[in-house]
Amino acid sequence: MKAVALTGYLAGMETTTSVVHSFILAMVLHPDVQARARAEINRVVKHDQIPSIDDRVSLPYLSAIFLEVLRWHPPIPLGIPHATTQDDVYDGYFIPKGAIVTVNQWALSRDEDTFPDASRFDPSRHLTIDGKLKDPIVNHYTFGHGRRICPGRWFAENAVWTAMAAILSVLHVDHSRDPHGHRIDIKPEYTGLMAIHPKPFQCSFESVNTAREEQLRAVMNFK
Ligand code: HEM
Repeated sequence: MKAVALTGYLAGMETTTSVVHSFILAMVLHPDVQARARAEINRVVKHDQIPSIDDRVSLPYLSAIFLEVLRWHPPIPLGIPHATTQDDVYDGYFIPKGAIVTVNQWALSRDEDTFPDASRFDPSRHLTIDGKLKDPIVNHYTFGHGRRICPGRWFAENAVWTAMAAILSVLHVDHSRDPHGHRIDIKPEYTGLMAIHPKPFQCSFESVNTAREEQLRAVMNFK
């Protein structure tokens, strides 16, 4: 039991925090996206309540941001290597038994045919013209493929979505300012080997809803 818990912790901790940090980075860099997501939350959720997982179907733009963060910077950009158990032929290529095979998630995320202007952070690419999610069931390649696909993906999805919803419903995320009030610019830089995460960056958080803030603090202090 301890070993299973440790595996879940190790596999889930770095990936999930990477996605949350990328989300905050994206919100600093794209105030228009942040404002649209907060407006959606304020339209759907009572002003003294934090969005819950039940609100998810009514908050497609927030879900689109989640999908776009996964695409923008997949936490494991070169996937997890696997070895073939027998000879195989794929698309005319012979793959011998024992060959190391990995799915290049970074290349998938930058495929211009699927994601035009792929380096741009644009949650709208996951929405239909009338604002619905193109694919309501998250089966993102970021979680791997086949038999060894990430078993924590549903948990991760709910946990990250809930964190994103709580952050945006309570806090305005912005650039930090220097002592003279000038904006401190940041650029998205990543570090790591197999799992990547944003390099530390400066930003500021300002509460925009005291009722929700109190509720969030109460939840965080709950023992
Ligand atoms: C956004 C967060 C996450 C991402 C992007 C992610 C991604 C991945 C990827 C790419 C793999 C390898 C799949 C393959 O081999 O094809 C994997 C495996 C795994 N993940 Fe996740 N993961 C996340 C969160 C979690 C969480 C929260 C847990 C546990 C609670 C978890 C548990 C695992 C385990 C146990 C494996 C190994 C599965 C196996 O080898 O059979 N992951 N994950």
